[in-house]
Amino acid sequence: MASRKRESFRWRTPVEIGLIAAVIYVLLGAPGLPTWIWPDSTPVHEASPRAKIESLVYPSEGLQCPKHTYDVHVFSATPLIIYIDGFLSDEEAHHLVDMSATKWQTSTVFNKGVESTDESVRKSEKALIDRDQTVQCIEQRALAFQGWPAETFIERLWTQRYNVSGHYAHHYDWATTSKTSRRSSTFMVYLSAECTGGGTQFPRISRPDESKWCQFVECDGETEGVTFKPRAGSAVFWNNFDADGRGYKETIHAGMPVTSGTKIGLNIWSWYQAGHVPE
Ligand SMILES: O=C(O)CCC(=O)C(=O)O
Ligand SMILES: [Fe+2]
Repeated sequence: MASRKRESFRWRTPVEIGLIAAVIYVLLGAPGLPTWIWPDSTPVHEASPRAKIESLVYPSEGLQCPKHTYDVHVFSATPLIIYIDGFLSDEEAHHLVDMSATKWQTSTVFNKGVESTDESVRKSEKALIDRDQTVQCIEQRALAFQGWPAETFIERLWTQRYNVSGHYAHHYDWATTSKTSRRSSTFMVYLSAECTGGGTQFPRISRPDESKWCQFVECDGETEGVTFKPRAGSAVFWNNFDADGRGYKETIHAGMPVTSGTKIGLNIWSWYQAGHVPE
């Protein structure tokens, strides 16, 4: 009896121990590994995936632009995410809202490159903005903010208007990347924020502990990840790609439903296009 008990007991082999350790590591969420290694279970929708070359613009030389007065608050180093308080002046924000007034059209989404409307994914209106001096100064400010990256242009600016229940489901602002061409960064600018709800949420980025962030991010309630508050004139800036051109999975984000009032936003996307020459 005693000898049979001894037979059934044996030490685990190193291979078995390795396998058990690997299972525990995966169950713990693979600490230390970058998130892009892991398959993605969040439903993802494509933003406008390809910038058409003719939509790439560059501010004219010799512009006389007002000095900026914004304050930067670095939220994360990798990926680089910065909350920019007062990126636009009140006058600039009002001007963009006024310019949009006659141009609103239903927002669209892309599915495998095909454009359509789908309110379950994106419910808002958008307006293509003419490029007057104020707008070109904003383009210039956006490029200067990033240190005038080489071969990088601004996509023609679009505003978006969200009324009650307006939203934009989780998506990346990029769908394609190549050695020569990609949407390198995003500024999500809030032009008007007379609303409740409507924050910009990043489910894969955790909310900071320091209470100083509560002026810029939602600190009430148990929301997933971090949600930046819409505050007129302010912007959230982030890089979409690392230095090797690999998309950051952490940049998946959503425009949360507006629960009352109206939110008006502005996309400023920078596009890297190797070999392209500004007009
Ligand atoms: O409205 C927002 O907060 C996000 C909008 C957005 O992600 C987009 O337009 O690509
Ligand atoms: Fe987006």
